[in-house]
Amino acid sequence: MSANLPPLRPAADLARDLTVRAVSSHIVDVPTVRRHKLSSLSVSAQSYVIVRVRLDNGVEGIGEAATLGGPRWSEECVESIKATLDAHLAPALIGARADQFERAGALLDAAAKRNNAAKGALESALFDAVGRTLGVPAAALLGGTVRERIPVLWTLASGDAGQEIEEAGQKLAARLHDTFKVKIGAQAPEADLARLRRLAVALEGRARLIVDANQAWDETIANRCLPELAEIGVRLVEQPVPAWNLAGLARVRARSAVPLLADECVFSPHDMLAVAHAGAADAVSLKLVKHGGLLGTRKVAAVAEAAGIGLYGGCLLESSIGAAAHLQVFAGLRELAWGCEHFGPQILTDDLVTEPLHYADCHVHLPSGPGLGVTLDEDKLRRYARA
Ligand SMILES: O=C(O)C[C@H]1C=CC(=O)O1
Ligand SMILES: [Mn+2]
Repeated sequence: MSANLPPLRPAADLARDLTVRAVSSHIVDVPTVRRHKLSSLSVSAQSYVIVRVRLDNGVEGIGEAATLGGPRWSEECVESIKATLDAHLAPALIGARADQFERAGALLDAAAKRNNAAKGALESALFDAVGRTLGVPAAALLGGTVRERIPVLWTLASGDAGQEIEEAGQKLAARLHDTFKVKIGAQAPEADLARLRRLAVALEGRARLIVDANQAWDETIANRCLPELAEIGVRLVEQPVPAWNLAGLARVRARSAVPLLADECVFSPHDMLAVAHAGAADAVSLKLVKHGGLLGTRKVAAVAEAAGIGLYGGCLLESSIGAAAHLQVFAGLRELAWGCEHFGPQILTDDLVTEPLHYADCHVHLPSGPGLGVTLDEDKLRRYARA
C-alpha cells in the first residue's frame, strides 16, 4: 500500500459511525416579505419543521418540511409533522444505518402511512449527515450532477395587478427572474383574466408568464378560460381542476393549446403513472413534500421521463434548507425542461442558514458544500422557533 494513502477503515467501523443516534425537530415560523395568496389560502409567514439527525460519529444532518397555510395545501401541517416525527418516524430510524437510504425509507413507510413531508425532511437529514461524513454533496450520492445552476421563476401572488407589475419589474431589473408564475383562482375567473391581461401587456417582450389555479376551477370553467390564457400568451397552466379529476384534466388538455402542469394530483409514483395513463399532463411539478424525499422524487421523475412527461422543479416556499435539498435532486435529472421555482428563500424576511442560496442571472445555484450544501444558523433557529 502506498505510504501516502490513509489506511482503509473496516466496513464495520463505518457502519457503526453512520448509525442514527438521535433525531430532534423544531417548528419555526418565518415572516414573508408580503402576503402570498393562493386560490384557497393566504400566508404572511411560512411554517417549517426543521429536523436534525445526529449520527454515532457525531455528525449532524438537517432537513426541512414545508407547509403552506397549515393543512390547507395538503393534509400535513407543522403540528402534525412534528407529532408524527417525534412519536413514530424518529423512533423507527434510531439505530438504523443512515446511508441505507432505501432501507430507511422502508422503515419509515412501515412506521407511518403517507406523511410525505415529514418523511422527506427526515430523509433529507440522512442525506445531509452522510454527505457531510463522506465529504460529498447529496447529489453525488444520487448519481452526480448534470447541471450546477437551474433557471428559477418568481411567483406573483398578491392578487393586486399594480403591485405585481411593480414586483415583476424589480425582479427583471435585478436580473433575478424573467419568468413569473401568477397565482389565480382566489377571485372570479373573469377578474383573473383581466389581471393577467394587464400583467401580459405591462411585461410584454420582457417576461414569460405561467399560471397556477391550485385546483380552483371545474372542467367547464377551465375549458372556457384556457383559450383566453393561450391568447394572452400564458406558457403553462398548473393544476386548473381538482386533484381527483384526472379524467377532467385529460379532457381539458385535449382541447388546450397551452400545456398543463400536474401538481396536487401527483404525490406517489403510482399517481404519476395514473396521470401518464390518462394523458392528463404535459409536465409534473416535483416536490419533496409530495414525494416523501429525494429518492421518492427521483422515482416520480423516472415515471414521468418514461411517459415523456416534462419535469418542473416545484416548491412549497422552502427556506434555503428545503430548497437546497430539492436542488440536490434537480441537479441530477437529465432533462429539467421547465426549470424550477425555488424562489422561497427570497420571499422570506430572513433565512435559516449561515449562507443563503445564490441567485443570479435568473438562475439559482447548487451550493457546493457537502450534504445539502447549507449550514443551519443556530441563532436563526432559536429566533424563529415556536415557543
Ligand atoms: O405550487 C404550489 O401550488 C405551491 C407554491 C409554490 C409556489 C407558490 O407560490 O406556491
Ligand atoms: Mn402548484
